[in-house]
Amino acid sequence: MSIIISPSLLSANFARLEDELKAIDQAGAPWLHLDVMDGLFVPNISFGIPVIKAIRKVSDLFFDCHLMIAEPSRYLKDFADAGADLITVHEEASRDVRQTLADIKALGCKAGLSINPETPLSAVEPYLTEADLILLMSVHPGFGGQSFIDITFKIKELRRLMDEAGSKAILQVDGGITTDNAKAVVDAGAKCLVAGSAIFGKEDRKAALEGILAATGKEAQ
Ligand SMILES: O=C(CO)[C@@H](O)[C@H](O)COP(=O)(O)O
Ligand SMILES: [Fe+2]
Repeated sequence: MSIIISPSLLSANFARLEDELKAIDQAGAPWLHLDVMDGLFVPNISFGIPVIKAIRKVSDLFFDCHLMIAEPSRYLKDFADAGADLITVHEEASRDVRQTLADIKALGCKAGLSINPETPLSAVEPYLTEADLILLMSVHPGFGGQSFIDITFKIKELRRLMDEAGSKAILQVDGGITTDNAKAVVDAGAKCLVAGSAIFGKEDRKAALEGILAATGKEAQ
């Protein structure tokens, strides 16, 4: 199975976003993870629609938008218009998950569903065949650079549930990914790894990305 690394822009140098995007592109990453925070669902505010719209003009990367915002259904069209390719919403933040996933797809985007480390898998189980991606958080959402919470068992269990349901969704894991834990996370069943500080926190972004991929022992998609 090939692996997707999705570098999280949250840990990039915001004063040099275009250069950062080029570095990620040259490093061979196909995706860019965009963490949107509203200061309500999570205790932090990051960036939003105008920034995504601006960087869309200078990047062809697949925009993997992770919305950590309360009731994301209010802004789906804005994110789609700004250039999102994938919109992932939190189960904990959405009143009507099924409708929200359907609305994202109707806008022409891939639809993702995420849960926090303490949220049980039963929260995503009803949507395994409707979502294009299931995101398991391995840190409490809100900040980059936190330590990985060992959710290996949860990843394995989700993989089993997805296979059982015939789900073709991408299993993504986000938070605290490093060369030390990337293999365990992939071996447990993850297909896509988000990495922020482990890539943008290093001088050589390409070497950092390749190091994470090499640690998994898998090919890049
Ligand atoms: O969604 C989040 C945090 O809420 C993540 O996407 C982080 O931005 C990943 O950063 P690292 O943990 O890899 O530094
Ligand atoms: Fe994220």
